[in-house]
Amino acid sequence: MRICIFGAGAVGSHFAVRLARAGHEVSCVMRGAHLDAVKADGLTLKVGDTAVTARVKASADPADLGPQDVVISTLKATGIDALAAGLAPLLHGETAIVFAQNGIPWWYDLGLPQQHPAVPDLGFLDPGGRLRSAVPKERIIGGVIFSSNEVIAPGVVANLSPDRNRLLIGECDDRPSGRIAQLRAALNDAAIESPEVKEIRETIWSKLLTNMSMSVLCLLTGLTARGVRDDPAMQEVIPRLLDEANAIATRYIPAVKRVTRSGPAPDHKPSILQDFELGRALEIDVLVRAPAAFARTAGLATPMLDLMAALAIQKARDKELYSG
Ligand SMILES: NC(=O)C1=CN([C@@H]2O[C@H](COP(=O)(O)OP(=O)(O)OC[C@H]3O[C@@H](n4cnc5c(N)ncnc54)[C@H](OP(=O)(O)O)[C@@H]3O)[C@@H](O)[C@H]2O)C=CC1
Ligand SMILES: CC(C)(CO)C(=O)C(=O)O
Repeated sequence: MRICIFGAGAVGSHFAVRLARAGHEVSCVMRGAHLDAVKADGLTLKVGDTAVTARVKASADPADLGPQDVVISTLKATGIDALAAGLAPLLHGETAIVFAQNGIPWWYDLGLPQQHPAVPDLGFLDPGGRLRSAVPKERIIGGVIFSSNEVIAPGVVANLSPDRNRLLIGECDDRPSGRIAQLRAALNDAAIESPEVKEIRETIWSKLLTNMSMSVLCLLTGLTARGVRDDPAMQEVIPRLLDEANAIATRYIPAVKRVTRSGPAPDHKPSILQDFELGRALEIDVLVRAPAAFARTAGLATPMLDLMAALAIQKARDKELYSG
């Protein structure tokens, strides 16, 4: 397949190497020193002590890459606008676009199944409606990532979760489709697990439960997930946060499953904390503001999450990493 990874940073570079090594024609939209290094030396994936390199076509300009069978956006939600601007040259009549990201995606209300309760106005996730204009509903595939990665040097990505690398995908209206079956098979063959998904919004919320509670706590404390979990002062806080998050999710998707991990929590910093430390815009809208909007629409009181949201927003604004 011709697969373009749009915004190949931490997650996208990892997926690009695996898909290229599985034989797909992979290209990457990337920029800066990372792009220069990939052009010179290829894209390297490190897992523990092993490193593998793939040669991929890479450019900051999508027009250099040509039409694709699938575009996988691994842009941060804060930079998703770049996709609206750069998408056209990557498309042919059947090109599908996977939006792989954390949090509530901009397209959440498109293809909404009948049984799903009414959702809040999510216009703030797509200011000016640019994505809505650029991406017809028929092209949209939802994507949820379970995989921890970090770009550790230009051209080099480290995968920090060797036992858990997943990209779950589903049509925005949950219909079974040939293209989902084909892409899922390609991902599985490339050692990116992609089990079947019945309701893409169930998968979105089940991942979001962790991000809107644990990741935000990590942001506020500066600790890794393990640091937060092992802190005696947090023992009573974490279950209460998760209960509030779960109350929102189950109001919209009654069958939502909490993702529970066995063993110790991962000892690395979630991407929102990495972003804060690196002075990059924070995904506050999709991880904090959108779930709060769902809570208000459902008439739910979520005092712990509200306090965390206020503190996270203040922290982000202080460093000029959030302007919403
Ligand atoms: N990192 C992780 O382990 C995990 C991340 N996620 C989620 O996955 C999504 C992607 O995260 P992550 O991979 O960490 O993000 P990154 O910031 O590492 O990757 C996005 C990449 O896109 C590049 N980019 C942005 N705009 C453009 C543009 N106009 N042209 C070319 N390149 C561009 C960025 O470059 P630049 O750096 O120059 O801005 C960056 O390299 C997020 O929603 C995140 O929450 C989910 C699970 C784990
Ligand atoms: C769950 C977690 C923390 C995995 O790394 C994540 O989604 C992130 O880093 O944003």
